[in-house]
Amino acid sequence: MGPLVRFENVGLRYGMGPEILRDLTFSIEPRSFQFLTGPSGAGKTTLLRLILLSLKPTRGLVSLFGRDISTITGPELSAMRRRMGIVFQDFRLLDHLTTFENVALPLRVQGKEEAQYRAEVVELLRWVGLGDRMHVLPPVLSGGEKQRAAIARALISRPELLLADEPTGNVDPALARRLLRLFVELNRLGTSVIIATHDLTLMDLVDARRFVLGDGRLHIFD
Ligand SMILES: Nc1ncnc2c1ncn2[C@@H]1O[C@H](COP(=O)(O)OP(=O)(O)OP(=O)(O)O)[C@@H](O)[C@H]1O
Repeated sequence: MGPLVRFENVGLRYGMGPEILRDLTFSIEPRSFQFLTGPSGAGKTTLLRLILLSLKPTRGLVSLFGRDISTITGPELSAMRRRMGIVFQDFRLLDHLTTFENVALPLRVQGKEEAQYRAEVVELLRWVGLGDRMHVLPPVLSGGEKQRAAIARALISRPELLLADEPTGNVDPALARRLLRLFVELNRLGTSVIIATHDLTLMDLVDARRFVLGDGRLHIFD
């Protein structure tokens, strides 16, 4: 199997603005683990948006799951997104669904019945410390609780590729380490993981590749 993600000489600018990312060339292999770091404004979120196909590159080639993304259609794009788990910086929980329903959503979308997944969702919610918050709506959750719900939702379907934008930005260091263990365990089960973070102590806990963005360029440290 080839790489899950392949960038060749990719550049990105917003509108008529300066080039935010320049000449990015890299691959994300199946079952790999990498951190993405760099100063605020360096383009970490922009790079994640290119991978999840919410932005098109201004130049260069992006392939996802072996397909050149400039040739794919709308339905194919939706199918590709279902192969990814995404933890957004602003969580993007659905406010009219309970925490349990938010986390179960990717499984429902796959056509599974609640009886099949209920125990699994409850177990993951307990693991992230939301066992007693399952039946409330996101607007009453704290920032850290929302973040944990967003992480649980991204992990529950064991996607092939997991993208997480500052997934531990709203929790204390002990909880951050616990959440990192979840990502490591998911990776052990076969998911490729990309975690954007500023947190050096967190990165030091895992022996993983580091992608460092600066001045529009990407430097990779194996
Ligand atoms: N929609 C947009 N339109 C115009 N410029 C944008 C847009 N989104 C981001 N930018 C600019 O692109 C640059 C990179 O932003 P990005 O959010 O990717 O950085 P980041 O590394 O994720 O930052 P942070 O660590 O602060 O989240 C910044 O200069 C930002 O102002």
